Amino acid sequence: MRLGSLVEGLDAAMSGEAGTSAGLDSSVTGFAIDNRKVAPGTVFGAFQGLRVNGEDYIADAVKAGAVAVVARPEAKVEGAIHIAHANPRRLLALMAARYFAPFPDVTVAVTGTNGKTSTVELARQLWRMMGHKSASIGTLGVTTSVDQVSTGLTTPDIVTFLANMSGLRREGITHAAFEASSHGLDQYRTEGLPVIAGAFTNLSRDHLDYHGDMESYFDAKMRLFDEVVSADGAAVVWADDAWSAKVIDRVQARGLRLLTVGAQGDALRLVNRTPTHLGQTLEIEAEGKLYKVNLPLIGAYQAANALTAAGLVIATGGDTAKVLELLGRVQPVRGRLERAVISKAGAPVYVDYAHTPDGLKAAIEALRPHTRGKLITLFGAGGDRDAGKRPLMGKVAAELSDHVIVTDDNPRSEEPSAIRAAVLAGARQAQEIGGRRAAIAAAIALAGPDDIVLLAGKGHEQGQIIGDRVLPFDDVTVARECAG
Ligand SMILES: CC(=O)N[C@H]1[C@@H](OP(=O)(O)OP(=O)(O)OC[C@H]2O[C@@H](n3ccc(=O)[nH]c3=O)[C@H](O)[C@@H]2O)O[C@H](CO)[C@@H](O)[C@@H]1O[C@H](C)C(=O)N[C@@H](C)C(=O)N[C@H](CCC(=O)O)C(=O)O
Ligand SMILES: Nc1ncnc2c1ncn2[C@@H]1O[C@H](COP(=O)(O)OP(=O)(O)OP(=O)(O)O)[C@@H](O)[C@H]1O
Ligand SMILES: N[C@H](CCC[C@H](N)C(=O)O)C(=O)O
Ligand SMILES: [Mg+2]
Repeated sequence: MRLGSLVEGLDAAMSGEAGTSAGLDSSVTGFAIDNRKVAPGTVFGAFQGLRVNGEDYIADAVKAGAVAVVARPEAKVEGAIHIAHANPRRLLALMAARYFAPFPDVTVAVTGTNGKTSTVELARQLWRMMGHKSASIGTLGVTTSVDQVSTGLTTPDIVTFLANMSGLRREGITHAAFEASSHGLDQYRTEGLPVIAGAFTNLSRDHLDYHGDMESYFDAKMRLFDEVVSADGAAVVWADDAWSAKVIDRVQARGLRLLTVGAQGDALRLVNRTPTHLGQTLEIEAEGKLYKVNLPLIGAYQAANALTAAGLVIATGGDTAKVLELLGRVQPVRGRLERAVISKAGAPVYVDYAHTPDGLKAAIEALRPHTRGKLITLFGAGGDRDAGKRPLMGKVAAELSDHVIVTDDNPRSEEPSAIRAAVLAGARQAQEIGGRRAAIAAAIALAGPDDIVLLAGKGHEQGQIIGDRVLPFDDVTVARECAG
């Protein structure tokens, strides 16, 4: 592909060879945002990061064969074409999207503090049951009905993201749902391609180490509706969150088609919700009719994600009655209220990915109606992440559980006992057991036949990150080993 066709019509200033026909005729062979991935013919995006300044690697990228560099006007580029823009991340996304097109015809995105993975996964399942070839991209990796490949991050970098989307299209995928994390939105990691609908799940405390305060965190998420979703696209908004009204204002200001879902929703109104032994019965009002759905997943939060996923499928052309009927047949989402084992004493042990105060509350409340005896909650907080959420997680767990065990969850570069102390500051009565395996064993040993054990924070994760080492660790496997 010629460089000229990748920049034509985009608002970018070019220097070096660019003004000449030779420059615009240069053949582009790929994109990279890391100089170590540059090959001859690559367009290199030089971004200022939190850790290092990508502009410091421009000379190395040129040496490796970069044909052009997308960077701020003040960056120094010699020996390649400088494509200058005040926001190089955004410009690179637009150019790379032209390079990697085409993409799946129907692409939707989900943002929110909690529920993104569950919602994209449930949307993928609904599409599949409707006969579409579908995929999701997010924390669980790139998932299709036949494959799951991990990318390491919830929202991979822009080049990986667009290359994956393009690859899915080549495999025949027509429908794709992806997670738009606040980091990803802030860093323009998931855009450039047409996104025909976006969804909002909820907003609560997380990632303030990165965003500073809740308003900035909210603004980062709102880029999905302000800029990423196509101007003629739709927004599906969970209506029962404290931030929902503000989201709706933004959506309406942009002029997107709005579908609200939840007890306060209009498109899918949740009229009633009754927990059953293996799931819950939902009564949903839509288009003037009342539908009854036997959702095979437990917990109010899973009902919320199921409704948001249904909203996305309906917003992109799905028939309402059919979509609601299919909700009765969805499969559980890996690591989200997953029942790992029943202990020798008879206590069910659940694994859940709750890693915020609000997530813990949602997970505990989901299990409470199923608990006859004690609810035993085990969790920790991640190192090198928002420290302010730690005591709040402790407080929620202590208030809503009958017994709390505070342990480790990816301490990363931090001292595990200091993280536990910060959590314990909000949960003074809690038991402290460093070392997650020993803690899980203790939690299970404590549980009688009427009790329930919740292992929170790691969900599907396959490792415990200690320092810069990732030690194999899977809550489900360890629970089975400790179950007796
Ligand atoms: C805080 C954060 O989001 N950091 C991500 C971000 O880093 P950054 O832009 O600040 O980059 P940097 O490391 O300072 O480097 C600047 C630039 O120089 C380039 N570089 C760097 C070194 C080099 O030798 N050569 C080179 O070219 C880098 O590719 C980059 O473009 O861009 C990098 C490249 O894509 C990511 O690897 C990195 O993720 C780090 C590892 C991370 O831990 N991110 C987490 C917090 C994250 O993003 N999490 C969210 C999930 C949150 C949630 O859903 O709850 C996610 O979407 O996964
Ligand atoms: N709608 C919801 N409301 C409140 N809590 C939720 C909701 N959905 C999920 N949770 C909680 O958050 C946890 C993570 O869910 P999920 O993986 O779907 O969210 P996510 O937004 O993708 O998270 P991440 O930010 O790590 O990518 C769940 O295990 C549950 O404890
Ligand atoms: N996407 C979240 C996942 C947290 C999971 C938890 N196990 C932890 O490591 O804190 C993050 O990167 O903050
Ligand atoms: Mg996720």
